Amino acid sequence: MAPPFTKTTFRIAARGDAILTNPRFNKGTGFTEKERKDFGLTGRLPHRVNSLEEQCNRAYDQLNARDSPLRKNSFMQSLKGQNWVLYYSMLQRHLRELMPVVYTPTEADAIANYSHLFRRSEGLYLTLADQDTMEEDYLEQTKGRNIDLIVCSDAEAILGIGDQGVGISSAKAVIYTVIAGIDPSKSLAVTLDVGTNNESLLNDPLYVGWPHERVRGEAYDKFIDKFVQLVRKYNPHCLLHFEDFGVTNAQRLLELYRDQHAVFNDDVQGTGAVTLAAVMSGVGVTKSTLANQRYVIYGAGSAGLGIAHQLRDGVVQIDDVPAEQANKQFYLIDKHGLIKESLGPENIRESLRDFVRPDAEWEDVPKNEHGEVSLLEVVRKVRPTVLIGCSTHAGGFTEDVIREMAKGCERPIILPLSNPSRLVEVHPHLANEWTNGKALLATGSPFPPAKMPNGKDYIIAECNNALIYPGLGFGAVLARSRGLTDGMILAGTRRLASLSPALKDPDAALLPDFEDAPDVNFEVAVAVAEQAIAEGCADVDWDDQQVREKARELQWQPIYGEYIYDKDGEL
Ligand SMILES: NC(=O)C1=CN([C@@H]2O[C@H](COP(=O)(O)OP(=O)(O)OC[C@H]3O[C@@H](n4cnc5c(N)ncnc54)[C@H](O)[C@@H]3O)[C@@H](O)[C@H]2O)C=CC1
Ligand SMILES: CC(=O)C(=O)O
Ligand SMILES: [Mg+2]
Repeated sequence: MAPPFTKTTFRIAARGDAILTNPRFNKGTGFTEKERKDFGLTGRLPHRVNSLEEQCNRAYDQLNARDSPLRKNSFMQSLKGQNWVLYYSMLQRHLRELMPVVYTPTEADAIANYSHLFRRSEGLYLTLADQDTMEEDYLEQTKGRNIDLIVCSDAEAILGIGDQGVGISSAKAVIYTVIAGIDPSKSLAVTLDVGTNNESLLNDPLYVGWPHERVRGEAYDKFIDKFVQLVRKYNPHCLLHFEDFGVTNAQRLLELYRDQHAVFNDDVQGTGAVTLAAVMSGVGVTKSTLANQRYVIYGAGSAGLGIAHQLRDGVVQIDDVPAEQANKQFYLIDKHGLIKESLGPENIRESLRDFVRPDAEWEDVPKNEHGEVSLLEVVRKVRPTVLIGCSTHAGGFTEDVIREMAKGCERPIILPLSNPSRLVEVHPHLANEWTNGKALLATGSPFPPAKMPNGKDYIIAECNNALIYPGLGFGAVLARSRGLTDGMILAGTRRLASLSPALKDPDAALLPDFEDAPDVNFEVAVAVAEQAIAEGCADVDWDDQQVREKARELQWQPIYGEYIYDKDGEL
């Protein structure tokens, strides 16, 4: 289902180097003879006019001359700075191959080396030390632009690699474009630099961020609020996406701003949504229900919390179970052990309250070195049917844990979601081996297929929020929704789950392949927009057919438009 390629005409005022150095409009050797004449480019380009296909072939050869994923990532980054159509066209043509290059796992290394790989700036950098000029800086980047989407990050919890000072917003914005078709000229990546506690960055003379300890408390809140209020004032219709904020801020900021603006926290809500879809697919295979599972979630940070809430809400809304009863199906474990009453209110965040286990339940169970109940003991006692990892603890799902789990259920659903790949709680091949091919598996980063006992390949689905957040966001943008409500997220999640290959073949992957992510996210976006309209929070009033048509119309495609020189045109 490729969207129709709509050719666009642009009226452009820039000539010569001004158009060649603008990645939005640059076509390089793709400028036609007429355009070369009209825009003063004849002497600035070699003779031959190339098609986009030829340019992609050349760029692909150049990419493959780079011998490591990180060098490939740098190449793609540089391509993005030169020519958006070529960059996104490359991604579109080689999506499965290039996702791990521009996203997890390689993007983790790129971010960790950001200051050393830095070549050119991207998006908007707002630094706490310079907040007096925040409004001017914001307007400088956004004035006259129709912004649909802002992705911001304070880089405190980048993937599983922690505090990186500056970071991930632009990579996440790229995925919105390549998977959902958000026009890159209508999205903005924002770095919110509030300092860093990463000693190696602070001691690095080449560190490009603000070399100051991470600011917290009131000063942090004021800075974030100043930014959010600017977004509300100047771009009231845009979706504001929060990425990789630390655990003390992620959920808190989401709650704070949810009623004021269309905000979305990807690590909490996006991860919750894609995980619910994977579990729905898993219970489809086992011919069970969400209500009949026992869930163990290892890592009670932003992702763990989002997953617990989304799964619980799934049990409540899909299987019609009262919330109090559904809460009892969940066991959350953090770095010291099971979250239970005796940890005390000072150690249990308010948002985890629903899932605190009573101490009495665990009196007879052996305790670990912290005096708490370990994952293995929880698995022994609870016999979970679903085990989810979002702990950043590489190898946390040991052979004992996996074998113990497999004793308790026929087809355990095991989702080790920590990123990048090296932090995975269990390598999916090992989980497959230790369960004799019975485990239903999905991971946060891509892994090669495992072998089933019958010799067939078992495709390890990628349960990464990138499989759903582009569609959730595009749906909200499409409907010009005042919010991204729980109902909209659930509608998108159910649509994603309904497209799972495992529903047709129990030996197939739990989630659609990333190769199919554009089509899948189109469907997610349609479901989200329909729900926004049904809930009355959309600014449009379309029937279902119109939603589909409008979605197609709004999708940006990486193709060259026709350029007409106009001294009153763009730039
Ligand atoms: N697959 C996906 O779509 C996503 C995956 N993630 C991954 O999940 C991981 C966590 O991310 P966030 O929740 O944002 O980070 P976070 O820092 O908010 O949460 C991590 C939690 O794990 C706990 N933890 C640390 N060591 C542990 C151990 N040994 N045992 C149990 N718990 C332990 C921490 O105390 C913390 O509460 C990261 O690796 C991240 O890449 C996060 C979001 C989406
Ligand atoms: C995928 C993602 O959002 C994370 O690992 O943080
Ligand atoms: Mg994240």
